[in-house]
Amino acid sequence: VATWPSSIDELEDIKYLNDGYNSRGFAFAVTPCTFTRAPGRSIAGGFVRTAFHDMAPADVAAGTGGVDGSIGFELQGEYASSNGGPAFNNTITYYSRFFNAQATISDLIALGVYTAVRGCGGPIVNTRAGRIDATGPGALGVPDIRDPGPTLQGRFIRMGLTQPESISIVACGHSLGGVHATEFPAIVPLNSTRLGVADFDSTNSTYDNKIVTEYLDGTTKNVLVVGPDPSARSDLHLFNSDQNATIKTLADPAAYRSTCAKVLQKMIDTVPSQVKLTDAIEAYPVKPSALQLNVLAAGDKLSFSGQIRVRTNDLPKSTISKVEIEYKDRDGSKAGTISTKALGDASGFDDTFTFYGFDSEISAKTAVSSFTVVITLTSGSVKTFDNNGKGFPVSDKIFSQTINSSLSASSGTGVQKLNIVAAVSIICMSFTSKIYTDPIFFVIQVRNGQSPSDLKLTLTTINAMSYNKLPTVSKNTIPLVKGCESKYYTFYSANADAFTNQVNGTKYDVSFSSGGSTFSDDFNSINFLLSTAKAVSCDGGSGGSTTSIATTSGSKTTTTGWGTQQTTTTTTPKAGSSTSSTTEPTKWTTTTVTSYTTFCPGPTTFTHGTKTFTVTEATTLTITDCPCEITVPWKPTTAPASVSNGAVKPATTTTVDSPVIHNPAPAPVSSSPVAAVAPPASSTTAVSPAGSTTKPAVVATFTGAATPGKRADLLVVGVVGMVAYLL
Ligand code: HEM
Repeated sequence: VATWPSSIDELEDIKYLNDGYNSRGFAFAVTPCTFTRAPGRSIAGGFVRTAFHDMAPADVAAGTGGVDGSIGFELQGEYASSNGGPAFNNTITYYSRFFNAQATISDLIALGVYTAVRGCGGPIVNTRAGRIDATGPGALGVPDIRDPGPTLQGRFIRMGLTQPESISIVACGHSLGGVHATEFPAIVPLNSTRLGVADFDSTNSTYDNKIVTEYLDGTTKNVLVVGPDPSARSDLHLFNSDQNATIKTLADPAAYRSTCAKVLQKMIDTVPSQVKLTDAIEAYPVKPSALQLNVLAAGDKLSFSGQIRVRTNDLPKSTISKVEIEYKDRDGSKAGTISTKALGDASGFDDTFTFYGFDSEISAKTAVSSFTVVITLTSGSVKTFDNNGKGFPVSDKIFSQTINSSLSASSGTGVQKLNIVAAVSIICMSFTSKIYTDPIFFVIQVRNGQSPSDLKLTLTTINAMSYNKLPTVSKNTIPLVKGCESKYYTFYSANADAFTNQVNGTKYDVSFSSGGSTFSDDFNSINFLLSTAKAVSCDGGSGGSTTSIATTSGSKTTTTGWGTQQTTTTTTPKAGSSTSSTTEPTKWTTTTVTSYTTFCPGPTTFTHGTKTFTVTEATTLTITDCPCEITVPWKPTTAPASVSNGAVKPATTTTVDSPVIHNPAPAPVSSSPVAAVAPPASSTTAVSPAGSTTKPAVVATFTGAATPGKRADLLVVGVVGMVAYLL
């Protein structure tokens, strides 16, 4: 079974959640198998035939064609004679309701074969994922009922099928449905049948081998065997092409089922050579869903909620006494146990599930990195599910803050306002430092790549399919704008317009890059968002970018937040000051603090002089050897529109960009600078890009944990002064 999360997750849900709680309903159209959209039009038959006609033009030797959804572009013009009738468009239209960036039409075509065959009582056809949808029509090449024998055989060889496989695949396909008078009046005369269709066998809505046994015992009414036009008897020509040797082997029902499972899988696994299919989609024994973190008001806590789907085939619900989550904090240390309660049951063709829900509060400081699911049985025995040894990961570095995100109600204009708030874990910067002596003077600089960059909201919308055209997805990227800081998280937000007719399929991701990696919270639905959301709460922020500072030049204000005690003055910068590389800001605010605290949410290393310090887990760093001055550029500005709704701060207050911390003393007196010294105070060029959320780094006292042995080193680092450049 796959390790969660994986690229199969969406398809796995669609495949297995047929009925009940959280059901996806994909099998609805073939449940029961007799379901028809119009009299005589087998939906299940349409699913299976669509897959064959999509695959049939494949040229396996050339690596082209196969199940790629190109059938969606092959309903007109030169393709119309091969792909006539309503079944193809109806099938793809049905699949398009399940289509999204993680469920391509071509993968749904493959899944449709499993669903139709199993839904009609046939064997399980393994399905894999990873198919890529075509963007236009492919080659011609579907076999025709009037193809001469060698032509027919040539086509199957091109598809990569041996003679026995070609015979089997037709016998396995023609168990369902039949031939329609409207499309084939020459072999099924109009009004010659009750529903306008000549069924292939006497059980056209049951997936069984009657197609074979009736052929062999001479009772068949299959018009492709005994129809009025001898030149249009393709089933007969194929079946007896090896003197009925292969078809006779399929008279045994078990042999029929196992052969069909194999050959139908071969059909749907025929894909263009550039496609890499996943392993077979199998039901997870335990699968998380709807995991959600939210920073709560005071900033100290995160709400952590979600659902755990337990497959109850081997673990009947009645034998389960409790399902618990044992989670680890951001450093991977065991942090606590969360209880769940049963929410509801779901089922697939062969599988049963129960969903267990949880909603808890955890520390925002130490957060969560992964969990295992512990199931206690009524017998007292305990089973732990650890996701193939990896634990179920939870990304706490960035997540959609859904309690503050919104999608305005549909207003009839066709457009709804979307506001997404993302919470980004404050990242302890890694920095280099240079010691001068007499006085000791640190130059601290954010190391490139260590601070979050490329913060963005990615909206994936679905462009609806039309006749002879597949649906597609469009991705739209919107920068996330920095809002305020909570204690351990910085809020960002972005606004977008969502078209009402696209709301259902629209998914969004929030992401950032840092240190060469990308962190994201993906594939969230917008249609579950509140129409009006609560404002974000920035209580508990430790002195971040939107700290409100008095704006009167020269005024002195005592505030809290930066340190235990502070005075703030606002001055106009001198010419040649550190704003040289930017046009803004026009003023500086200097705050004197008696201590400075920052939080490192995860492991990092930094060098101080010749010493390297290693932070191994979430740690609060505090500079105690102050007074220290923190200088921040400031400019009056409006809060980002997306959070101005009373959320972050009033529009008229001051937004303070990232701070510069420096020693109140003038430039270092000492000599002996080393070559790799960080830039002096007059330059801001070698700093992290605007929009960085990295908080000021400080060399300080650990109040959390560091590598044993290193901690002592760190404790003796007295911070007399420092310069940090942060934009
Ligand atoms: C020599 C190859 C084949 C030929 C010439 C052929 C021909 C046909 C024809 C003429 C129909 C009637 C379509 C209609 O009237 O709507 C039909 C139906 C069907 N075919 Fe084939 N077929 C071939 C192979 C296959 C294969 C390999 C499969 C699947 C594995 C398949 C699955 C079906 C199904 C399920 C139907 C019923 C569709 C319905 O009831 O709407 N066929 N086929």
